[in-house]
Amino acid sequence: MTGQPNSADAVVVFEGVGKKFIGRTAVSNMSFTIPKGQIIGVIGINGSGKSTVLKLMAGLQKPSGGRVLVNGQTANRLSCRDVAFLPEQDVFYSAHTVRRTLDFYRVMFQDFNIAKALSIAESFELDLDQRIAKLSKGNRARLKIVLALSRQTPLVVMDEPLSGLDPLVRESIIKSLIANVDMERQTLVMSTHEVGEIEPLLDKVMLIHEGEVRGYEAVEDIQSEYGIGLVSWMRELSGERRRDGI
Ligand SMILES: Nc1ncnc2c1ncn2[C@@H]1O[C@H](COP(=O)(O)OP(=O)(O)OP(=O)(O)O)[C@@H](O)[C@H]1O
Repeated sequence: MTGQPNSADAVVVFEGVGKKFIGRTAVSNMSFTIPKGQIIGVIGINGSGKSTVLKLMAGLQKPSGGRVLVNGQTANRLSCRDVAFLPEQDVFYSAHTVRRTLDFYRVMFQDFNIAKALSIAESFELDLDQRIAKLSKGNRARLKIVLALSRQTPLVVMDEPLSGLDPLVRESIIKSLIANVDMERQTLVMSTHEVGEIEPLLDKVMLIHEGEVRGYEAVEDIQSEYGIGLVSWMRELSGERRRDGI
């Protein structure tokens, strides 16, 4: 059940959005809205279109058709003022220290809250004087979370923040999300394959399959109406019972 476009409470609106790459349609005819003040999970098997949807939402990719609105404005490169985007890949300068990376963000983004960044970094036990090149994969992932959560934007978009991390790092990141997203003012949209682990965190979940929204529901409704968890719901709707990669 996709949400209807143009809701006044929406921070994101997709109206008939498509995205084609050469020889491939990644997203076709998507229409949905994302309400303010919620945590939304975007799930789906590898290559289903999740990253493309998130990049369209962050204004980092241009739709081939339809339109994407963020806070009522057409999403484009300037949307970084309203959207904190955590990319799947690292985008750090490896010679910088953690402290210099935080400083760089403070200069880049007026809304960057350095006190909050230092506080979250401390809770993650990140060494501020450590060079990025020497950080473990888990600590690089934690640093990305620090950078995204310290921005005071209405929309925070995270592309697979838990990807390839051990369970303890995943747990610390999930706790940090709960503690540091300002639900009065912010909406968090995150894609993940760790469907079972993030289920308790989510208000709504969107299932993308073959570039289409196959399901978009309140997690509570999936549990109460269908009596199943997210992993089963995803398998049911994507017809992927026998495939891995979920
Ligand atoms: N820049 C690009 N050029 C060409 N094809 C692309 C590009 N970006 C994505 N695609 C294709 O679009 C489809 C959707 O890709 P996307 O990265 O959005 O999927 P995903 O659900 O995020 O995958 P994963 O879970 O593996 O990260 C894939 O078939 C992918 O190969």
